[in-house]
Amino acid sequence: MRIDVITIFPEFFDVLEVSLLGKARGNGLLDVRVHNLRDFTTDRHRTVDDTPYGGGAGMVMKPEPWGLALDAIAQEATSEPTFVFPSPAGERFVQATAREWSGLDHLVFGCGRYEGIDERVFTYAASLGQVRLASLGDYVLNGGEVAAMAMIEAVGRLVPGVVGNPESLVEESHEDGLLEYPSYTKPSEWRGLAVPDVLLSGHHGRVAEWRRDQQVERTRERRPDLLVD
Ligand SMILES: Nc1cc(-c2cccs2)n[nH]1
Repeated sequence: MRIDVITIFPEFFDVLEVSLLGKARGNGLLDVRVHNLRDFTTDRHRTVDDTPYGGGAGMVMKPEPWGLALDAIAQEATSEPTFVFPSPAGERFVQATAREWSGLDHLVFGCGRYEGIDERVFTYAASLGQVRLASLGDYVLNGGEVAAMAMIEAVGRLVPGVVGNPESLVEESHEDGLLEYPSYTKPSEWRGLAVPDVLLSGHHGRVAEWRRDQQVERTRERRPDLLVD
């Protein structure tokens, strides 16, 4: 999978060099390219924003640099990209979204700052590929970079071969619509706290039943919204 990121803070994504995704980049599973939006400006001050038409506080990101950045990426794309713009006004990004996107060939993340990006950028992007405005949750960040990083990690780890043991991707929170069960490891007793006996029983059927019960109980307690049909 190829992933492009357009941002005015390219160094923010240096962290993708390390960790799991760094290894996936090294072995060619993920091709991540970060672009500085200011490299697509044409004025001496490398201006990326201006005051909003219609008035109001804050600044809006100018369309021209975005247009040049999107064109540069689209021109060298080998398949139709999906453009993702993190936004508090976007569709909810959930595990199903991550799974859907992990099957795509080319994702381009456009990270907005300030009060947002000129709306015509999204219209123009739609002439180059699929466009998705995606929200991490109902809260406002200062920019799209944190959201893009989270989405890149959630999607990247699902790309076949990125995670060593694909089995570990199955029993995760939200994969089966429920929160994951509690986990324990040695020692069997720690600071007076014991591991549930069933997990020491060696009875796989009972362990599976206990884990499922824990998932349902935790989901009912913490995320009843996930249980409605
Ligand atoms: N979920 C979410 C996304 C965002 C932003 C994206 C770009 C600027 S602010 N805030 N909250």
